[in-house]
Amino acid sequence: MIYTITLNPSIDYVMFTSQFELGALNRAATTYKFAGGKGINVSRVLKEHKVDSVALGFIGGFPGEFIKEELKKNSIQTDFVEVDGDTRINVKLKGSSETEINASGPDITKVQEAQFLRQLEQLTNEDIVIIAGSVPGTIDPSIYSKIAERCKDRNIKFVVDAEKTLLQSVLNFKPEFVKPNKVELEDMFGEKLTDDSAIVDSARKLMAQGAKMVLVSLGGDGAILVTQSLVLKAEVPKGQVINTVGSGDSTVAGMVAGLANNEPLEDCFRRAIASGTATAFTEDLAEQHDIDRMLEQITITKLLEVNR
Ligand SMILES: Nc1ncnc2c1ncn2[C@@H]1O[C@H](COP(=O)(O)OP(=O)(O)O)[C@@H](O)[C@H]1O
Ligand SMILES: O=P(O)(O)OC[C@H]1O[C@](O)(COP(=O)(O)O)[C@@H](O)[C@@H]1O
Repeated sequence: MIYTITLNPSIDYVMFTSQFELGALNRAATTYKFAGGKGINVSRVLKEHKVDSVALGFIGGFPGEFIKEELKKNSIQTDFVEVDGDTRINVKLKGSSETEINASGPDITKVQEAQFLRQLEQLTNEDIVIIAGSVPGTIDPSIYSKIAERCKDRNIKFVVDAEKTLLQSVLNFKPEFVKPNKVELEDMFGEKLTDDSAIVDSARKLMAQGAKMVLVSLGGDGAILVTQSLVLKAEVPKGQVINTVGSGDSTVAGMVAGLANNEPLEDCFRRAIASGTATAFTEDLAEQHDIDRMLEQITITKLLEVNR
């Protein structure tokens, strides 16, 4: 089974306005509420690829009920640890540009944290774990390495999509792949990455620290996948960008779906990028038909192949 871990789920409250002015009264033309948070988005897009998963993490209050209900409607299994506070509501403003305000999340007690970690003891080496997104303020960030350590000890393949320190804390446990975006990669190494070769060099540094593969997402410029023997670049079509929230998570889901179905690596990568771009071109996360249509429009180029 595939398990997605969202320590800090959210309702994503997306507000479309024709214009947005800071410090003024703005009115939204259309609003949406989506069940979000990185791992949850991965579970939702995996479902579009006909891949089942169980969503784990902490959930609470009325936003938590909404999220559970939405996932149930989509036949996505959940096994959340219930907490007393309200799961956060993240605001996504869509004017002429995109602005996001992500909240910090509810308090989690030590008992609840221990309850969550105990759940991981049931997992076996046939499972795949995706750990993604921020950690609620009351949990120590070392929870990421605790999860990764448990996966490594049990020979469980795991994938990580998280910011700087969280990502760095799991590399020595050898994640199957990690998915930084370009800004996160720049942030990690404290330098601007001005061309593909600089991006590949930084990705290789993450591999030297333990990551088996690195998928660097580049927004509208596509993505680069770096493995021990291969560097692939994906280009995406130009289209009307509607809402990029969840694009990165969709990318992770596409890659995991391909890997879980033992597809050739290039096909996994194409599925990943088609999923991310299809999401950028829709209000909510991409649906299967959006992804299928996009698959044909992704161009993959081999930048390097090392024959061993
Ligand atoms: N403006 C865009 N046009 C087309 N595809 C996009 C756009 N923004 C994002 N994507 C797709 O979504 C993927 C992930 O986007 P990115 O912004 O890099 O990740 P994250 O959401 O993690 O910051 C990209 O690799 C690309 O496939
Ligand atoms: O846990 P974080 O880092 O605050 O991110 C949570 C937010 O990221 C999302 O998962 C979207 O992430 P991406 O746009 O990177 O795919 C939203 O659903 C959610 O509001």
